[in-house]
Amino acid sequence: MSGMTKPTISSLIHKENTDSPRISKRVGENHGKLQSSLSSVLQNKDKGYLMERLDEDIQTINLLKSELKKKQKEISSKEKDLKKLQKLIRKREDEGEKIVVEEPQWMSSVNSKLYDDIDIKTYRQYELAKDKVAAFYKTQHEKQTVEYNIQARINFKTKIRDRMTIWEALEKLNKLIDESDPDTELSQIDHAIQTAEAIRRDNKPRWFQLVGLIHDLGKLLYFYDSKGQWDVVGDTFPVGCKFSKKIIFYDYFKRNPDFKNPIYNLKYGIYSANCGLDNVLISWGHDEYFFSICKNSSTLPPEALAMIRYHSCYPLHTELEYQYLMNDHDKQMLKAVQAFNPYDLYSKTDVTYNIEELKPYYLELIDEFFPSKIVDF
Ligand SMILES: O[C@H]1[C@H](O)[C@@H](O)[C@H](O)[C@@H](O)[C@H]1O
Ligand SMILES: [Fe+2]
Repeated sequence: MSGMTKPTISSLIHKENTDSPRISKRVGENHGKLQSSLSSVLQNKDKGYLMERLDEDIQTINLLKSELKKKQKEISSKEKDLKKLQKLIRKREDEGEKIVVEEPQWMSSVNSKLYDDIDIKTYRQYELAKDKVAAFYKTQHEKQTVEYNIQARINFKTKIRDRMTIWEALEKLNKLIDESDPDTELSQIDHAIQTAEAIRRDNKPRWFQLVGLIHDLGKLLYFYDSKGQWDVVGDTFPVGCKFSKKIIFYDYFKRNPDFKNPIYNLKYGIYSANCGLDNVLISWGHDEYFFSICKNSSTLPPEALAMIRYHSCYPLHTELEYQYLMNDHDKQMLKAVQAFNPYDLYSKTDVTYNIEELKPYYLELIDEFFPSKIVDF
């Protein structure tokens, strides 16, 4: 310690004065370094942040891309479904059109020989008909009431009137001349054969030919429970609802007790919209009676049964009235009835046939559809 001298204040001030530029230089140097390293730190921090953002954005883009792909896939599968559906609809439409266009051959009247030698304008001319025709409808329209129709159906169901073959029934019917018919004075067997032969000549199915032969067999009712011809023959019509003005001799309904009935006189009367003809009382007569017999005893198809049941209902099949009571099945069956009607009506000419000659053909035909041969009438 002896060698060391204690610095004096003045020496210290001197030292200070001589050191200070160096120190301040060094401080300056360090400050610069610090600044550049700080800015580089800051720069790096920005970069990191930006990189992070970039990374996040890339991830979002990738997510969106994969969602887009998913949606595109969904769209293309939906497009495929739509195409399939459109194809199906087109196919169904084509089929639908075919159904409308393609009616069974037996329904078509193309090339029918029926109209060859007749003038259709001369048929059903009621204004020119004999007095007995008008007298018939006067009674029929007065007496066909709802009450009578219910009773007639009960009577029918509660007994069997006769048992015989179809051919025997045709022979029995031969004695009847129909008072309601303005178009023929021939016997019923002649009319039966005329109708059947006209259908046969047009190459219609065998069941159709048989309908021609038997459709009026219900007129046998005249020999059993009838009250006259008025509840056997003539055009038929619904009872229990408003009578259509298109029914022949409409004015005679004014004498019918149902005419002023507050319910029977309504459009729907005791029925409801499209309730189906099975639920409608059509005036009692040979149609309804023989339909019930054929339903029980024959193997005839529904179209044949409809032809028998409604062939006299001109308000339905020719005037197209009462459509609002019919269901879809009735409308389908109506086409069959309409196909039959011209054979029934326009075969009424003066041409008669040799019945004995034709008998074997028709006996075979009857056996085909009435398997038990003896029928309950
Ligand atoms: O089906 C017919 C038709 O309704 C005639 O108009 C009638 O007079 C006959 O009696 C009947 O069998
Ligand atoms: Fe008839």
